[in-house]
Amino acid sequence: MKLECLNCGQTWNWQQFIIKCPCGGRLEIKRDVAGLDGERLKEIFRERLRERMSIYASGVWRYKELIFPELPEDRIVTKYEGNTGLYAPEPIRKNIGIRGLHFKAQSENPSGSFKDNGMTVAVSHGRHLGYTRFACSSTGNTSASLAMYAAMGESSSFVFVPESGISENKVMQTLAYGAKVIRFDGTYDDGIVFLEQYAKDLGLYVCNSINPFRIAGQKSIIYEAAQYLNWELPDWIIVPGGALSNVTAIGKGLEDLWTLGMIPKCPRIALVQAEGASPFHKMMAAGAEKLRPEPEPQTVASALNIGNPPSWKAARRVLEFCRGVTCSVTDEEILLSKQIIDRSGIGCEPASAASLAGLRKLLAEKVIDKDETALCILTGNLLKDTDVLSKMANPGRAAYSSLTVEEIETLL
Ligand SMILES: Cc1ncc(COP(=O)(O)O)c(C=O)c1O
Ligand SMILES: N[C@@H](CCOP(=O)(O)O)C(=O)O
Repeated sequence: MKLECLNCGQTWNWQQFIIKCPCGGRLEIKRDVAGLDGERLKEIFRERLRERMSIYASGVWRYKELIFPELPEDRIVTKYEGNTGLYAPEPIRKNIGIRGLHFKAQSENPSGSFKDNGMTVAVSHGRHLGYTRFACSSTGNTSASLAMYAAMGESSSFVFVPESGISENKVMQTLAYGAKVIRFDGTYDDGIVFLEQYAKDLGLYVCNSINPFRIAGQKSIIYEAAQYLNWELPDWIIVPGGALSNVTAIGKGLEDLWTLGMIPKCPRIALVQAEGASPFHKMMAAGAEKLRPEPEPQTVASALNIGNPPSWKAARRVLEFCRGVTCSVTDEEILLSKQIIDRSGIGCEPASAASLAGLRKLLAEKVIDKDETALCILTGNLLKDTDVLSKMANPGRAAYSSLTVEEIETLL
């Protein structure tokens, strides 16, 4: 395994932490999986599904050979992340009129979002290198996940969180795990710029998705979905996008499975952004060469409030590999889809619902055919954003003094 600059191609070994190439390019993990035996790996992964307490009970480290084989087992900080539900809600499938539909609920991770799949790998790598101070810029999920793993690894965490436009529940969760939270006037993107500039001097190991070990861990989301589906994935994987780490990771994961002959057919990816924070979709739709950052991203799906997605180049490459498409959806479409997912009993935070909203749109536009099958990635838990829940809720109320059976009946 080595780290390679996406821009100039310079390489480094993995035993050091470099946040950005001196040329300004992002780093990517390069690893040739072609020498591995896909069929043998399937057997190993099947065996490990029976594990309960070892690191292989984790739905990330079960796939260690494809993620970070070099890391010694005793350096791993895990909360048995992954192992999340795969659901096929029939009422939603019928309602949107598609042949097959699954949801992969990364919202069921220990800190409540897909970030845990990547964070266990980044924090383990950082600790292996001897770091004890971990940092990130965050709209709240990355920070909560980082704070949880840093605490599990007996280390400290420092997180930069925008003053407004995010869910306070996530900040409370981050604080509860013991992180030092620094609020600032700006966006997630400003926090990234700060960390790129000062993290090294401050001795901080950065756990944002500009760290390629985060991406490596998030590949497990698609490995696990494939394993649960007996290595036959649906035609489409639908992914909400902000910083574009997840779409990059899922694309790379698909590339691994395809290269190793572990899946008979490589699915296509549909990347869905919120309309008010959709610089990547705009670039792709215009066929433009470069991404033009959105200085004031604005969406009800606060986790997607990102105007300058760090992984856009890597995301474009994986979309090319799997013939991906992009689209954007409005806040209203996101909230309607959230209501559908919540009422199915699965539940999710607004950003996750962008996946179903995107699927509905792409079906209406006939980009996706109703005879095809799809898997929507649900990225965050329903309880992550109770402000949005309060706005959507319409609770029946009765005064305690008049709590009679007759009155309750009128509320049913
Ligand atoms: C719940 C949730 N969904 C989706 C996203 C978007 O994922 P990405 O930034 O990897 O594109 C994020 C955060 O980034 C998130 O917290
Ligand atoms: N929604 C994210 C923002 C992107 O963070 P990153 O981990 O991809 O850098 C958050 O929860 O902060």
